[in-house]
Amino acid sequence: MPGIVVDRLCIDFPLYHGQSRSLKRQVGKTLARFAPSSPSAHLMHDLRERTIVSVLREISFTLNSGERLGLIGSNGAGKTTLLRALAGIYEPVAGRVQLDGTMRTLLDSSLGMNPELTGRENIRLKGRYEGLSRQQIERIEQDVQDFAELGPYMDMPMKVYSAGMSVRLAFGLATASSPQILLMDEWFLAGDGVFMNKAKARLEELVQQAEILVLSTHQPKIMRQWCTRVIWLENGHIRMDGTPDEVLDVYLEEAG
Ligand SMILES: Nc1ncnc2c1ncn2[C@@H]1O[C@H](COP(=O)(O)OP(=O)(O)OP(=O)(O)O)[C@@H](O)[C@H]1O
Repeated sequence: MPGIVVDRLCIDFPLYHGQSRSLKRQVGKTLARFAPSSPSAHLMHDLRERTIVSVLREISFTLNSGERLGLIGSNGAGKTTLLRALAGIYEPVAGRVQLDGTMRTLLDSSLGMNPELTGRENIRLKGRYEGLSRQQIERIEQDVQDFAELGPYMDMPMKVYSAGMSVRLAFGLATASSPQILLMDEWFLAGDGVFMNKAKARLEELVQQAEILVLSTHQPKIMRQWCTRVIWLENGHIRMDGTPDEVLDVYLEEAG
């Protein structure tokens, strides 16, 4: 059974900056005028006197099959960092993350594509990397080709694609097969127009098929529609964890 366990997870980033100590002093001075929970609380020194941004602190939760979690919080609260930690992109400085099940991420538009290769070659490479059979790769190739509607560009290097073309291909590929665990950032809900309507329909299908969803978005409507649970992050802590209605009602009231 797929599942996610996050246990006292902490994520820090060292600030590699020649002036990082004076940077901290400067930022601290500026932000001290704002609320005590302002982001200045994130900045601290480690044992070697380097400035550290402490982004996630002691985050714990468990997700079981069937749970669809929405992450909400103001800019800089730590939502993307948490998604990246779940995806294994960031290593915890303390605590642990355990994921059981096949996982796919829809976190940024590039999705690890090689610009020197054609769209088709990128699809094949990714398929082989994921250990798929030839038939599976051929099926995905056809599916992406139909979805992205790139015509002859499918066989041209991606470096000659327009930004929109790259998005079509990357999105089509990322949503071509359904994982047990789907990690998704708001970026994939942005945009409008004909392509986005088509993309949303495809995304909805994928979300319905995934056994566990973790979605970061600033759109409460989407959250109430897609999620069974919401975690509100505030300055790297869990402020509230409950049903979408419970959390969003308080969150939206506070946001004014
Ligand atoms: N690589 C990094 N190095 C230093 N600080 C970082 C790094 N990545 C993120 N941060 C900091 O971590 C904090 C949380 O960032 P994160 O992107 O997770 O927030 P978020 O909740 O997703 O925000 P938003 O809603 O604006 O996307 C921010 O203060 C950000 O500046």
